[in-house]
Amino acid sequence: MITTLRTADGAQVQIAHNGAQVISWIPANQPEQLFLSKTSSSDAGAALRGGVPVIFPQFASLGLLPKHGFARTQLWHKRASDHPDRAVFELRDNEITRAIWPHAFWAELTVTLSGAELEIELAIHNTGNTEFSFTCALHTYLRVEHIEQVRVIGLQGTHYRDSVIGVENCVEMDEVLTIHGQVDRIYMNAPTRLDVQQARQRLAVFSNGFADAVVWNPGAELGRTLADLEPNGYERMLCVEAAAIAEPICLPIDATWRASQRLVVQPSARSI
Ligand SMILES: O=P(O)(O)OC[C@H]1O[C@H](O)[C@H](O)[C@@H](O)[C@@H]1O
Repeated sequence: MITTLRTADGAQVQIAHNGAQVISWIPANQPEQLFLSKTSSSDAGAALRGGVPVIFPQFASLGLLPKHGFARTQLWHKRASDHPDRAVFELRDNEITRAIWPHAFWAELTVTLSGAELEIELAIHNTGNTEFSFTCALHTYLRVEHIEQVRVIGLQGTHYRDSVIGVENCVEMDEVLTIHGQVDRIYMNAPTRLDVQQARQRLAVFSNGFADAVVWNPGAELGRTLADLEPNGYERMLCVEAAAIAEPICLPIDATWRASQRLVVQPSARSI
């Protein structure tokens, strides 16, 4: 099932209830901003390759749980919203989640749309009687014209883990990051604003409450091995993810954690 929100000025966002996964975002008078692979798996229990998968309670294989946890493959429940430009989804622990991760929780994903902006907020609440910790991410697949022409600005001086070669504590030297081949990095304590520049637009990626940022592109070789990535799909996508990985979030009983990612598009290279 898919929920579509539209604003009066023509912006549109689509969210699949499976995974509470945003799968399309078309700002007012702008082209589609999110990548969604044409060969995504439609199998029940599989996440779509693209949009914004919600990663919880474990990022990647950095822990004992299945890769990227379970939130992206669970069916979320859409709540009634008091705002036409906002959709709210929730997921509570159930038999499947407890078999993987023995904690009682409630997760809420709020998607808010306005003319040139999309905001996605993830909230996690501990409803159990022991504290727990988790890692998580909004695994945003940006759609790009061509990966080799994309410029990511804002990471210079930030420490990162290079997950391709498994090396910790690298430092980003470049003022402008360009992508050539496989890139898989966790930038720790990343700036709250990154800019993704292309010939015809600039996208500002703001994060609030997520300490880390992940930049991922599989490159040609790994891309070919991903059955659900369309041929040469790596050329048309770049993941810029808002994440909490390096310092897992520790949530006491009855506490709530919230963090968000906000995307703002501008047609030219003007600053926002
Ligand atoms: O193929 P998936 O399970 O969706 O994971 C896709 C990618 O997600 C993140 O960006 C990780 O940093 C990558 O290491 C991983 O390959």
